[in-house]
Amino acid sequence: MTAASRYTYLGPEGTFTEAALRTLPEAATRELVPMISVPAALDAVRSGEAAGALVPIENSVEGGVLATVDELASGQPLMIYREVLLPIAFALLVRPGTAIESIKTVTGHPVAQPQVRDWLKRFLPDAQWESAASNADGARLVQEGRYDAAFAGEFAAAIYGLEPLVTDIHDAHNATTRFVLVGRPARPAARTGADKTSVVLWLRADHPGALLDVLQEYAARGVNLTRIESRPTGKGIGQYCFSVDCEGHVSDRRVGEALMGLRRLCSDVRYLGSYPRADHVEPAVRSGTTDEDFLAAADWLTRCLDGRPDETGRTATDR
Ligand SMILES: O=C(O)C(=O)Cc1ccccc1
Repeated sequence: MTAASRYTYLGPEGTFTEAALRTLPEAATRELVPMISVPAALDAVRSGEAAGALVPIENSVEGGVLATVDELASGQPLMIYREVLLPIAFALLVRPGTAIESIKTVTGHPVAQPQVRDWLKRFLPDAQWESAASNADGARLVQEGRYDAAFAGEFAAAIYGLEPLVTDIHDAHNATTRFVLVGRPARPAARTGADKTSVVLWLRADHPGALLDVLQEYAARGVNLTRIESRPTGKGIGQYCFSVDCEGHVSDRRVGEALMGLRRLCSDVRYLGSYPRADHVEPAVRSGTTDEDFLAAADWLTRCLDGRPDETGRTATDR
């Protein structure tokens, strides 16, 4: 297979990321290549060795997966084309024959730890936690004898010759992780009517109400946010950028106008793409913010300039 048909993912084999990737129909015709880290998976796309990469970006317990959020905000630009939601339940994987009383060390991806914290406190209060590069990597390290147990998907047990000692572990009910399929910049995914748009924003200068200014651009156009994260820019204490997801597609007028407002307001805006929502939820579009409303307003302005503002003030919603 060629680079054009290759997708990388946070590996090694047996991660939740791989399970999420395999839910995409196109994965069946791709060469799926596990990588050791999120930056490695994304760099393979940047260098042209792969056409896409699936990486975790957010979970319902702790919010953003910062390695991914930061990686998309820096370096050679990339874009998101798809998202995948996967309900997450962990299994405690051990070498065959291990008794729970003998477990002294446990491992897993750092994002897994807050999802099993209560369980650990209750059943393995004295076990020491060490982070692994991914949940499957933790399973691999247990196979090698480096740790006694790993939190991973139950499906990873067979791959690493382990057995699931306990299954269905999740502190929070309905714990879900969101993954994104990332590629090199090109035209955004087609609008479906149930889409999301992601950007990274750098403010011109820190000032009172800077975040309010950003929010205002969305709020004034009736655009709902689904995630907002402030991340240090690395340029000094107190210097932050914002990583923001909102409902809607860049081709929806209200979203396009909000992005133009942000472009005027901010020193830099990185457009990370518009893509179909995995849950297919369509936005509730507030009256006065439909495409027709924006077009009618632009039309009215043209008529004002032409000296014939005959339908002044009436929007498509009013008619
Ligand atoms: O994909 C994996 O297995 C990972 O290590 C990332 C992760 C961590 C926690 C929940 C879902 C995905």
